[in-house]
Amino acid sequence: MEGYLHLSNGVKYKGDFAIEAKVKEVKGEIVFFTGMTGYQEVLTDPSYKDQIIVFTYPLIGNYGINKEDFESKQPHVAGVIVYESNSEAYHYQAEYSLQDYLNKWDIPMLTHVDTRSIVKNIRQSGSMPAVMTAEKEITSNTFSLKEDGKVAKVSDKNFKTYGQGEYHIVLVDFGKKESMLTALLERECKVTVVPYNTEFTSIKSLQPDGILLSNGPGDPKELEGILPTIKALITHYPTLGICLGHQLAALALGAETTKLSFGHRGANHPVMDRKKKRVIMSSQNHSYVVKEESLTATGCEARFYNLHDGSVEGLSHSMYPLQTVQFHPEANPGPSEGCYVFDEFIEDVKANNGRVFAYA
Ligand SMILES: NC(=O)CC[C@H](N)C(=O)O
Repeated sequence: MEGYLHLSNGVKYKGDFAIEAKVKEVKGEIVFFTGMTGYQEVLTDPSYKDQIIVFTYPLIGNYGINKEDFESKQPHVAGVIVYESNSEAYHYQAEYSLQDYLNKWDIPMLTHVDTRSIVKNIRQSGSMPAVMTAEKEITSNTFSLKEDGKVAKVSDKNFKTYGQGEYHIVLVDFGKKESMLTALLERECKVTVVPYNTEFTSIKSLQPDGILLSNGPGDPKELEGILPTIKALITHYPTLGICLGHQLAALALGAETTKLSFGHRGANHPVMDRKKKRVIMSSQNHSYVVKEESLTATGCEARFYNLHDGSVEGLSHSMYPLQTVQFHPEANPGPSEGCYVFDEFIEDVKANNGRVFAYA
């Protein structure tokens, strides 16, 4: 059945709804992902909550959906746009085809759209509200989006402990990817996942050896209310912040964030590590960035930066055992060249030896 993608800048594309039974109207911010594979991880990464995702690789779905690669229990995107989708899955691990999986979760997919043209449009106008619908014409008020409150929707509601390792890490869940938990469990950690708005005193009573501030959807500035807790965590425990966690750590220490025009979403973003003097390829998914010029007086230094646009990709601190990255060291999808960030965090945890420091 015919379907349309309407962008809020007035441009419209005609395509076909892939799943006849699931023709429904959805709206969301439109963003694009450039990796050739990894659609399962992208669909289930909570940071994509309510976004419409354009996959730029022209054939998506050929290896289906398996049991191994989920980043959370369900897909979070509002809608999917591809050039061509494979209606069958060709892989020994495949449990569902992509179409059946999206069908199960009531997520529409539009196919046979010129994805190259959409991406050029997003690159010119920036990521913007979009509507996927069977309607050829829509009114402009259809584009109004409610973008706040996404973290509360995807964060775990209860405390839960995993593993029995030597180092106890509290993972503050803003919409974590499963791979972050796995990366810690593989490094001799016991991990307690706590809801995003857990108070400092409750975290302290868990007697953590270190803190992981997770990734998550939306604008970091929306979480202003929890910045004092983040600051308290950073000034008492070795801390690693990833993506949204990195942005929140920066805001808590007085830095500023801003929104990129069309963000970074893909599996081959080159990042320079100034400390190691080497370039790594990284997995990315973000729209917001920390402004480098706002770091003065925070004690933070931009250790990592993006070689495409020079934006800040991670911070270190002159005094606190704090490390943050904007990219995804846990990979999934994409290269794991940056996984040494986890090793460095564990080194900090070991060196601190369970001490609760309290910097003024
Ligand atoms: N993956 C993430 O944690 C994304 C962080 C934030 N929501 C952004 O878009 O920049």
